[in-house]
Amino acid sequence: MIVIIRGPQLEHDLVNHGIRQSILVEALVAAAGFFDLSAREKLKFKSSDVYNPYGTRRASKTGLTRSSFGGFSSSIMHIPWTPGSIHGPTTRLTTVNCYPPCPEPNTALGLPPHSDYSCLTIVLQNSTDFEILDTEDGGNWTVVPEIRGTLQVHVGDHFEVLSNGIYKSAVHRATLNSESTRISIASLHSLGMDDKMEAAAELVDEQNPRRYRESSFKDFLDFLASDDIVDGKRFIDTLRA
Ligand SMILES: O=C(O)CCC(=O)C(=O)O
Ligand SMILES: [Fe+2]
Repeated sequence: MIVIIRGPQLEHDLVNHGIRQSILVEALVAAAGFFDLSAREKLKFKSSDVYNPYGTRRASKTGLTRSSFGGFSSSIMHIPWTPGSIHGPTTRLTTVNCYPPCPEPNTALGLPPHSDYSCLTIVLQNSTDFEILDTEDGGNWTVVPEIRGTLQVHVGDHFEVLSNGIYKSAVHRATLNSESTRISIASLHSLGMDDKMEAAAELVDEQNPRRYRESSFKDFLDFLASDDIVDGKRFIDTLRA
């Protein structure tokens, strides 16, 4: 897989990923099949453990309606950085999300605004309703289109830290629609669980001091266990130097 990020764009459509269309479709169908199980069956998997989560969220204050499950795996990440580079085993957190149709989509959200604590997040979705905040454009929400065969890539907090703030992590949210169930599979790619991410040394000097404290993915999970993204808190805000 090759991801080339040329400028601080909000989101990137990845087409050269090499994954067959039939596999992308099968992944979405399998995910939908899980959420179609009876509530009783799904309850067997219920877990609020941030390391192995499954749950349904219905918060009346924000009207959130999302069911999701997630799991960790490991892969190799290579980020050619100029100068310097990152290469090594990573943590990959995959969340599979289901947003049922909502009779009043304008009064509720699927997932509140947040940024991901990842280097890069790759999203596969079966419909639109995924929006990214365009801070340059007066804070407007931009809808990410669902384009057959593409994966969407956006920058996470880890990349903002690595670039010492040159790249900003994408604040995004999931909206709802009244017609159909939306399924998404988001893959958050980060360094190893205990590896500390910090700004690339080449990007730090007297004019550009280190803007963030170092932290690991595990530090983020500990934050998540005590602070809920529903409250609008961002882990990266706790890292600013
Ligand atoms: O449902 C989506 O497309 C977004 C999911 C997401 O932002 C996340 O799991 O962090
Ligand atoms: Fe996210």
